[in-house]
Amino acid sequence: MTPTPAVALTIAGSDSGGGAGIQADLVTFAAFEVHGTSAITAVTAQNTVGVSAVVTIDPDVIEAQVRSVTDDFMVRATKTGMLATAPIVERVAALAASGILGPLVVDPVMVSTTGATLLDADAVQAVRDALLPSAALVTPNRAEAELLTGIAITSIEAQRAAAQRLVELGARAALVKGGHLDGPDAIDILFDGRNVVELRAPRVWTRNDHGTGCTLSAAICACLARGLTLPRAVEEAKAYVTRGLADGADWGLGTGRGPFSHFAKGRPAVVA
Ligand SMILES: Nc1ncnc2c1ncn2[C@@H]1O[C@H](COP(=O)(O)OP(=O)(O)OP(=O)(O)O)[C@@H](O)[C@H]1O
Ligand SMILES: Cc1ncc(CO)c(N)n1
Repeated sequence: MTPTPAVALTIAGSDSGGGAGIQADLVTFAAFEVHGTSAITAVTAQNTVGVSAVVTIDPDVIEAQVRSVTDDFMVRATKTGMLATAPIVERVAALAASGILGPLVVDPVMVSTTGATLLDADAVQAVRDALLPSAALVTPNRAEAELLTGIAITSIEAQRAAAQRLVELGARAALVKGGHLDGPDAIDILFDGRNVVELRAPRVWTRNDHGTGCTLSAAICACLARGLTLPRAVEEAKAYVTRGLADGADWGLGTGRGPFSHFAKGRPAVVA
């Protein structure tokens, strides 16, 4: 019999194409043998080519979803994805500050792989001011790190500077992702307030990268839920993403930026 799993919560948007958002998060939680719960912030009509419609959920309904989960389950860790609007960011930040979410991984989703806006312009400041101070980790990609810090990310040194700035802004740790930089390796920089760790993996040449960011933050959240330290959680998550990208590199799902593979053989080597 499988022992009772740890519980993780994702507060994020729905991607009808199943490659990113809530769908990617729940599949990733399952891959790490963590029970996944969810609070949906927005519904997107989305596929591998683009986003054709977005409806945001009332903050009261988002809070009700979160409280239904936290009132009944012991949530060990939470991640946020698409938060869409400033009022939603502020509501989630208040819930996080109240201490009911456990360690919080903030994936500051702003734009989809296909270029659609997933966070209102006036909500960026709310992420910076209200949400970062509750984040155990914030995981921006290149563009998100630039918007949050004002630092142009053109090198590893700039990634380090941005990670340090994000910690100054209140996050306990920052992972500045390098998927959108050039070079033979995909290099992410982790700064936990003391140490800088460089995570490096060979760049996979594929169009199927839809959902890598969501998957990475969900995998980190799952590992934290299982009791891993932050550096180990990030290491395991990065390995999961690299393996999935390679596994699905030749997939032909959709005609655009295809979904990431969660079907790579071999279980994630996670033991708390
Ligand atoms: N082609 C690639 N090969 C290997 N690793 C990659 C590749 N692209 C992205 N990654 C890794 O995937 C993770 C997500 O990084 P990325 O910078 O693409 O985030 P993102 O833009 O938020 O993702 P998304 O495309 O889902 O929005 C990081 O660990 C990054 O290094
Ligand atoms: C719902 C949703 N969340 C996050 C992303 C980021 O990839 C996306 N494309 N869609």
